[in-house]
Amino acid sequence: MASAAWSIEKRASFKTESPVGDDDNVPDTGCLSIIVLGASGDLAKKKTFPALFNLYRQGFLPPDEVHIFGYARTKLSDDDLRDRIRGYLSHGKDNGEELSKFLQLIKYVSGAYDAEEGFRALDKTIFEHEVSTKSTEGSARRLFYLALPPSVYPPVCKMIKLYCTNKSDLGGWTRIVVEKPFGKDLASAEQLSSQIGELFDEPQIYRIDHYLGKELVQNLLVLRFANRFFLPLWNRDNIDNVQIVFREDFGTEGRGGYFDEYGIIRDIIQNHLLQVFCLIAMEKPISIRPEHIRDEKVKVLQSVQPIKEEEVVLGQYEGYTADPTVPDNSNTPTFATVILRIHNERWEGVPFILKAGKALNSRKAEVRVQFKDVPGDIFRCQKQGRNEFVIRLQPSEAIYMKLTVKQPGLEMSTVQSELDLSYRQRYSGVTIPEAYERLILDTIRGDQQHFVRRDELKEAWEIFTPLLHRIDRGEMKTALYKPGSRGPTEADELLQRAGYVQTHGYIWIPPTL
Ligand SMILES: NC(=O)C1=CN([C@@H]2O[C@H](COP(=O)(O)OP(=O)(O)OC[C@H]3O[C@@H](n4cnc5c(N)ncnc54)[C@H](OP(=O)(O)O)[C@@H]3O)[C@@H](O)[C@H]2O)C=CC1
Ligand SMILES: O=C1O[C@H](COP(=O)(O)O)[C@@H](O)[C@H](O)[C@H]1O
Repeated sequence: MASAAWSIEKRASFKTESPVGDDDNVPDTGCLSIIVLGASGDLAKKKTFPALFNLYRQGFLPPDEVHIFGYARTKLSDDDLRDRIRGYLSHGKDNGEELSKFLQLIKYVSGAYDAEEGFRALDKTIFEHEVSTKSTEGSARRLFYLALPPSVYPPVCKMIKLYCTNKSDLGGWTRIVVEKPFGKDLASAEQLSSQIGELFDEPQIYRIDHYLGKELVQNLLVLRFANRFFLPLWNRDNIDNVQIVFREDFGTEGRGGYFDEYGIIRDIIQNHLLQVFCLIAMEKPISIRPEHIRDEKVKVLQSVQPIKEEEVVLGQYEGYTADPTVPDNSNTPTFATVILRIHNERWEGVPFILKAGKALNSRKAEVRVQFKDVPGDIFRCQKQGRNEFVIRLQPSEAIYMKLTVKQPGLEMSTVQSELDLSYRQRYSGVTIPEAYERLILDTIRGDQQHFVRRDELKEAWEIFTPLLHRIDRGEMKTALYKPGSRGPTEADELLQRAGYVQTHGYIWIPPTL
C-alpha cells in the first residue's frame, strides 16, 4: 500500500482546552487495528494485553471497530496465544463472557522481524479486517506496539514502513509505540532515533515511559501550577533538597540477563525518575499543549550540571550474581543514588537526589520535597523535623505535608503531624487506571503529552552517559548490600551530606478505611 501525508495528531485530554493541535478533522473513531509485536513475550502478557482488556471492558475498544493482532517468531495458533494470555487477564475475577469476547478479537501471525514475508502476511490479515469493517480506504488506524528488545526496532520499523503502512489521506494513521530502554547511551540512542526518524515522523512515534502514566505523576503539573500555595515556595529560597525515590523489595526476578546489560541507572533513573524530576523542576509551560510541556522539560534537562563522582553511590545486592544469567564478576549496580544539580535561577544549590534500588526493605516510589528550617525559630522545631511535602506515587497513592503543630493539650509544646490526602480514603470507589491502560488510550487518541520526545531523550542521555561509561569501564566502586536492607550505608551518608535532615520519631502511616 502506498503511504500518504501523515495526519496531524489531535486530542483534548483536559476538556476545557485541546492541548494538542489545531487540526480538528482527525476522527477518533473508525476501524482500528492494534498490532502487538513480540506478542509471545513477557511485557505483552503482563502489561500490554491486560491494558487492552481493561480498555475493552470500559468501552474504549468497541468490538465493531477494533481488532488486535499479535506478531512474533514463535509458531502459535490464535488459540495458543489466547491461552497464553488468558490467565493474565482474568485475575480470578468472574468476567468469563467479556473475556471470551475480547479474546476473539485477537489474531496471531507468526514471522521474522526482518523478513518481508511475515509482514506481508500481517498486512494482509489486517487489511482483511479493515475490509470486513467496511472501512473506507485512507481512514483506517493502525497502532503498532513494539513489545520487543530494542535491538530489533530498526528492522521492525523498516518492515512496518514498507509493508504495513496504511493510506491515511482520510484521517487514518499509522503510529508506533516503542518501549524503553531506548538505547544504552547517547550515541546508541541517537542512532536508534535516526533510524526510526528516517521512517516515521515524530508525531507518529510514541516513546513510552510508563511512569508518565501513573496517576500521581500526572497530577504533578496540576499540583504545581494550579495551586497558589506552591507558587511562591517552589524555589531555592524555601526548598532545601528534593528526593525522588524508587525502591523494590524484590530482585531482578528472572530478568537478570536483561538487567545485567543495563543496570539500575538505565532501567529506572535515566527514564522513570528523570521524567518525574522534569515535572518537579521545570518552569511553567505556556499552556498544557504537549509541545509546550515538553519544551519546558527539555529546558530543565539542559540546565542540569555534569554529575560529580562524589555525588554518586552505587550498590549491588548480595546474591545478585547467583542468577545463572548474570556473570559471576558482574559490576552492574542494582542500587544507585545520584545527585542532580540544576544551574538556573530557581534551583541553584538545591540537590535533587535520585535514588533507586532493587531487593531493598520496602516497595515504594515517592517524591519528598524538604523545606529549609524556619528562620528565627522560637519553638526550636528544627530538632523535631522540617516541613516536607511528599507525593507517594505508589503504593497507597497519597499527597501529604509534614508540618509542626501544637501538641493538643494544656502544655504549649510542638509535635510533628501531617495534612493528608490519601487517595484510597478520599476517592473511595474510584479505580485508579493502570499506567499502560492510560498511555495506550493516549496513543489511540493521538496525545503525546505523556510520551518522551526525541530531543528530551537526547538530553536525558547527555546527563547520564559520562557516568554510565565510567561504570561500564569498571571505574566506579559498587558497594555490596544485604537484600532486604536500606541499601549501602554510603547512600545515607551522601543524603546527609546533601543536606537532608531525617525526622526522628515520626513515621507517616497511610490511613486505613
Ligand atoms: N517485561 C517487562 O516487565 C518490561 C519490559 N520492558 C521493555 O519491553 C520490551 C519487551 O520486553 P519483554 O517482553 O520483557 O521482552 P522479551 O524478552 O519477553 O521479548 C519479547 C519477545 O521478543 C522476541 N525476542 C526476544 N529476544 C529477541 C531477540 N534477541 N531477537 C529478536 N526477537 C527477540 C521473543 O519473541 P519471539 O521469539 O516469539 O519472536 C519474545 O517473546 C523490551 O524493550 C523491554 O525492555 C519495559 C518495561 C517493563
Ligand atoms: O520499567 C521498569 O519498571 C519496573 C517497575 O515498575 P512499577 O510500575 O512496578 O514501579 C521495574 O521492576 C523494572 O525493572 C523496570 O524495567
